[in-house]
Amino acid sequence: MTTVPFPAATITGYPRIGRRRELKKALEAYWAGRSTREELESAAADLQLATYRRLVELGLGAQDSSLPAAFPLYDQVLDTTVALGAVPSRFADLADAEGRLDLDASFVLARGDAGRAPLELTKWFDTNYHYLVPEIGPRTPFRATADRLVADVRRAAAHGFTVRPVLVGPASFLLLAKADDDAPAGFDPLQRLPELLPVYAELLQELAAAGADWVQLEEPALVADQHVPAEQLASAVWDAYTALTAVAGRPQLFVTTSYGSPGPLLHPLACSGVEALHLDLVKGATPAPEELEFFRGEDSAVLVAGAVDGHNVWRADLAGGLDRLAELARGGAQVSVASSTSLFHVPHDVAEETRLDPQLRSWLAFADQKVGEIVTLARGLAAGAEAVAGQLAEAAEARRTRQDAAGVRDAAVRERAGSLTAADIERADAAVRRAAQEGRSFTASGPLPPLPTTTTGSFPQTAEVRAARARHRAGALTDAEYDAFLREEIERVVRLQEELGLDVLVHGEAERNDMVQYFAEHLDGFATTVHGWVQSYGSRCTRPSILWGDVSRQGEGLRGEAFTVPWIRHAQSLTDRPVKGMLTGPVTILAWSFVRDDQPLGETANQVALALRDEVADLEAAGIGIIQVDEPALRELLPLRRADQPAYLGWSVDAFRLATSGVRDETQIHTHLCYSEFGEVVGAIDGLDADVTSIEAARSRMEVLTDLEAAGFSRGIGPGVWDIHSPRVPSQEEIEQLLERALEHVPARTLWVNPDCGLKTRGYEETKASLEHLVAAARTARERVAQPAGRPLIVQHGTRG
Ligand code: MET
Ligand SMILES: [Zn+2]
Repeated sequence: MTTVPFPAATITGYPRIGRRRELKKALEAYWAGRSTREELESAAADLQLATYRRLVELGLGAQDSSLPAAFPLYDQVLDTTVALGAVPSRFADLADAEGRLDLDASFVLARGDAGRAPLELTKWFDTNYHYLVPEIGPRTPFRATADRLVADVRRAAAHGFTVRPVLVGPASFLLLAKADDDAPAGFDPLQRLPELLPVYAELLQELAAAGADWVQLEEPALVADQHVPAEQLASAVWDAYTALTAVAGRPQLFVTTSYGSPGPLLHPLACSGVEALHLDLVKGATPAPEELEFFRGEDSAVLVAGAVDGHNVWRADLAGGLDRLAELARGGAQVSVASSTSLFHVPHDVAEETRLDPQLRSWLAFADQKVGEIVTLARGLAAGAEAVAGQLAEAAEARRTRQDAAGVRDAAVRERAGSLTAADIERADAAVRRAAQEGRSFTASGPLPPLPTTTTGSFPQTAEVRAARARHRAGALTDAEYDAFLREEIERVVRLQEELGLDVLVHGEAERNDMVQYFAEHLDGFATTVHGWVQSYGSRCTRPSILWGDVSRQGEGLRGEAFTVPWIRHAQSLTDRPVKGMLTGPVTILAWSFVRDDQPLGETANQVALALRDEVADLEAAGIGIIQVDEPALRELLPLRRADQPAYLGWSVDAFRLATSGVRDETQIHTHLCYSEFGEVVGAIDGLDADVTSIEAARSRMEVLTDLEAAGFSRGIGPGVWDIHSPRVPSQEEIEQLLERALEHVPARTLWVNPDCGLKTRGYEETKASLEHLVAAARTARERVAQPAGRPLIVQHGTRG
């Protein structure tokens, strides 16, 4: 084994999509058949080399293994699946004679093909990135497939860079996997750990032979509570890493643990013989003095301190960070400096954001600035604070101006948020509300029929809608022209819904580019970027807004001005049927933005909730009787450790209630959560106290209703009956069956009929056909439940049954 020291400064990963989303464009051109595989490969290789050059320019070493070679074309977990040859049984035909998947085959795993659904996408820890879930069974083959990793190392070397290949580590790989379809009940992928280790060993040897001095194994799953007890995990980790460190001819091993603390697993990780161990000092704890013991002494692992936040956009407190690092070094550890997580959660470069307020810009650090901070900290650690005095002072000055800047703290907003009482998050008893709502004529068209039909909000965002928005942004459409365009679009969508016979209509959300960014653009305290794209999954990117100051609606006074009301009022003016008001909830706004780091999230959530409460009140005053507040990200921010979850669920549920509790009993509050694994959050969903909740359920064929029933959920529920994630049109019969299943668990008086999620990404053709079937199926189901033998129904029949 070579013994090249671990670099003093490094990052655990960097944005891979490209400063101008070059990778996205190259991938999508290839998938659309507009470019060849060679063109895709060469675009990807160019990006790798451009990244290395940039990182060296920013101060990382070209030849000291500080450059991570982490360039998945689609997803890092997929790349590890491919490198391990862990081909799921349903994709077995794609493997070549040696059992390997080539690039095209890996895209089939990622995107599916005519006869096969892709691997499941699931969120990556508490972030908005989604990875492809490996499918492992008792017989899933494992076979080292190092060619792409080796090619990356060689290509870099040919240009003068000694890079550090990156793989998901063996424990995390199996913990992130799910049981293959063929696996017997009770099978746990973790059982395959012993068989996986020789494959890792082979990959490591091939990488060492190709010239890699260090290899990075990512073990983020070890910072989350798992389905197996910690002691069992500790011995699995110990066995795995003592086995890998015993491999002859291997590179040195660097294990990372981003997104939290490894807790009891720190000991087996640090003492297994790996040469360097990364700790997330932002989300996780600084090691206690007795834990520092593991890093003392000649042969101990280097402590790679993840001191710079890879998951948020604020400039670091460099002086404070340097003190903490020096303390660790004084404790006897050999310390290197790194990011807390891969930098792919943040955009490339603040310098690109020339339209951002310069003061706000001076407070921010995107990936390139963060590399600079890491390099500064490493120099300070090696040469003393004086050596970097200029940078420390500059960082301190930015933090000081941020603290005192206008808008960061708004006395009136704070006073309002500070004087909230329990009454502000309470509505009347759900049964009282239901009685008030059932007796109500929501509009001139009379009360709602049983099993009312509705959608979750957005209608197809056609090329025309997107073009009009782009032209308005570019100044080619005046405000008045754009406004007129949107009003016509709303009218079209309303007429369509009337023709289809839907009961509760929506305005269609054509004015919203994105369900969070639109709100950020209308609230004080937020800024939006031009190039701030981050990968969400595959080639898909989002551009999170930056929540930097105290939040209230824009406009005069503390309450500011309503911004969704004009659109929804316009829609309501066109029809006798009720139009549902549509808002994005406080937790989702936080989850999909970069949030301020200078106060607890719960406080920020309450400010956003108060602004939404104002909007809800204005909708109600405008005669809107049904208001939906979407919280699709409620589960996303759930802490990785069970012990931390109750506190999170407490403030997040309260924020939703704060936004929605200011209305009269007869105003019906809906919420929408677009997923179906409720497990840990089922109690919270009840706690939201919404009158009606729509959820995803079509793919799982209403399975989720069993959980809700078991939890005693008795409010209105709209389990999705149309899986909107593909262009497939569900038949009327199929929807009838789903509704029949739903009625086995849910009384007719609380059941709603709706799709799984918004229709934004769908085309009109499939939307019309699917909604026709949905309405027809609801009518059939309605007739069935109206039979005298059926359940008692208080609700009168609508006129359009
Ligand atoms: C990701 S949840 C989407 C909810 C939103 N109201 C829509 O229908 O588009
Ligand atoms: Zn949704």
